[in-house]
Amino acid sequence: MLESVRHALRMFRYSRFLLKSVFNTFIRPPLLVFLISRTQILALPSNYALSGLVYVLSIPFSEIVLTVLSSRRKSRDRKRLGALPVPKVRGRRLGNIDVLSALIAAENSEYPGDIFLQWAKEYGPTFDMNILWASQIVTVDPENVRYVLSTAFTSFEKSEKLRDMFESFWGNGIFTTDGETWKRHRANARPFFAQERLADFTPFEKHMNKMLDILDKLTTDGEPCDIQGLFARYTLDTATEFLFGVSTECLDGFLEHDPDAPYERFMGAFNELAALGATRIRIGSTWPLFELSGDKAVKPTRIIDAFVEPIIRNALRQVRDSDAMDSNFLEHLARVTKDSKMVRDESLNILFAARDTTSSLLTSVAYLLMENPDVEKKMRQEVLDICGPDRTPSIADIRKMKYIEAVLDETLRLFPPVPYNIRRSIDSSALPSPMSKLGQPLYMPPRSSITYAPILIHRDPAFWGEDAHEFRPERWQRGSAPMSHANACMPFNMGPRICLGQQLAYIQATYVWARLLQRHARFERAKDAQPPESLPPTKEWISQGRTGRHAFETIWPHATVVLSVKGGLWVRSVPFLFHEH
Ligand code: HEM
Repeated sequence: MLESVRHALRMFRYSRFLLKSVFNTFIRPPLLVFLISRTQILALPSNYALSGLVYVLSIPFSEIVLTVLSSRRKSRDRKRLGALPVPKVRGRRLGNIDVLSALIAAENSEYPGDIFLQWAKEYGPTFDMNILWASQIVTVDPENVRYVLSTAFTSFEKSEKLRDMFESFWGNGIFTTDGETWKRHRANARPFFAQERLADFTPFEKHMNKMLDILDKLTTDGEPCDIQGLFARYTLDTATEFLFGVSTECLDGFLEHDPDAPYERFMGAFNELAALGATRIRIGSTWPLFELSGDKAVKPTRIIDAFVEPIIRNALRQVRDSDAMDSNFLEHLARVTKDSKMVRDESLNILFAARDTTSSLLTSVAYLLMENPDVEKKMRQEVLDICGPDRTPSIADIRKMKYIEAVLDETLRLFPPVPYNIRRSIDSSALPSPMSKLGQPLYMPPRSSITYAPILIHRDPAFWGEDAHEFRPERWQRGSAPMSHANACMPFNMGPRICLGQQLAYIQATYVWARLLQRHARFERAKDAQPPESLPPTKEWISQGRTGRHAFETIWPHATVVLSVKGGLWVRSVPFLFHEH
């Protein structure tokens, strides 16, 4: 009961966006007609049907007047800034509804980014989807991305809208807040990512050994394995160990699935919330309309809280005064604040930022190594040269593994775990837009969204050369940047909100792949186990003249908030016997 009241209040609070637009669009104009008709300025026809018609027509009339006024205001503002309008996508239906439908359909049926690429070709690298007459700008121009994330950082934000989509489960932490609150979160979290801590592999070791044992068993039995699912469990176990000092131990359920085990419930809830976040982002401001029967986050959030709350209470009770390095993020936060809600939100925000991204990187490396066995061989050779077939790599070893670093750079380029991102403008401004052929900056209206697409910028031959779509780690080894534009690579974002876990992600991915390659000679695709509907429609793409990776991609990448492989990545591994080397 209490929960329902809380939910209704929360929905009402969020729905103020919706309520305001419903009031302004459908209620305000007839209300004005009514009030004016009470004065003697306007006399309504005495016929009920005709006066009813006046009330109804006041709605589109007011929309037209407001749109004209707003467009004049923006036009004056645009001229003041010396900018041109962003080219608009010309849909065939009123309000570009068909553009919205195409966008939603593309998520499940197209290669990621194709639809944006098509519009970028037609309208230029920065264009406006103009859905329901609201500016929704998209850019594949790295100079504009730099402007939004760095140069004009304070004119753009994640925004109240994004927070409201996530607040009921991730709360308010570093990932969702803006302004001074975000600065405080960042200042609190940053010291924890110091170099010394990253040198300690204790949180990974136990889970890595478990993962190796699982693979050994599957290899002996000749069984296939969804390595994406395996990495998802490993990264949840290590991230919870690293953040809370207590692991979810999800790997325990990889071989013998017990749906009632606490770790399965935690992982299920976590995955449900990640998917819900992606859906809410896709639906946009109207998401509460799709959850009228109840906030879908409540149940999974309860499961997550049942796991983290006792751990947080314990951490806050046992704050240590010594200067010894904190062994996990909770210990670190507990020294900074006694506010348990803040500790909960902050640690869950970081868990959310860390887990799926790292798992996506590990999975994409697996895929690209299976497609490029020569690279896999070189990578193994580097590991064997530096630490042999048995020794666990130290941080010093990892820093020497330059070829693996190049493999990670190249993987993050082709398959950035965060393929698209979005910001909202606070004020109007002029996007520099050097790639646009219009020769002048483009007008960024206030309170509008701008989406940028690292996955497309990272594969653009204009910055990476004719072989932009090929996997060539060597391009990172030349000793100079492999791209012609300094900002054409942004897997970890850029500017003041650059990823805090970047170093940790590189270290962890190197460590995992070094250990896997010490034990396994080869990973091979288990296409017999891959769900048929998850295979890419390559022939169709070729017949449609699509260029890029379409012709040779053997997985179907799926881009929501984080990039993944449709249907999992099914593999079999061949053990590595050192004496055979
Ligand atoms: C391959 C792995 C990873 C990738 C590609 C990645 C990428 C990103 C990106 C693109 C953002 C910017 C999001 C935005 O502002 O919209 C971000 C933010 C962030 N990441 Fe990562 N991340 C990775 C791993 C990690 C890990 C392992 C951690 C921590 C343990 C982490 C912690 C964070 C935090 C705290 C932020 C928020 C920074 C802020 O807003 O100030 N990330 N990451």
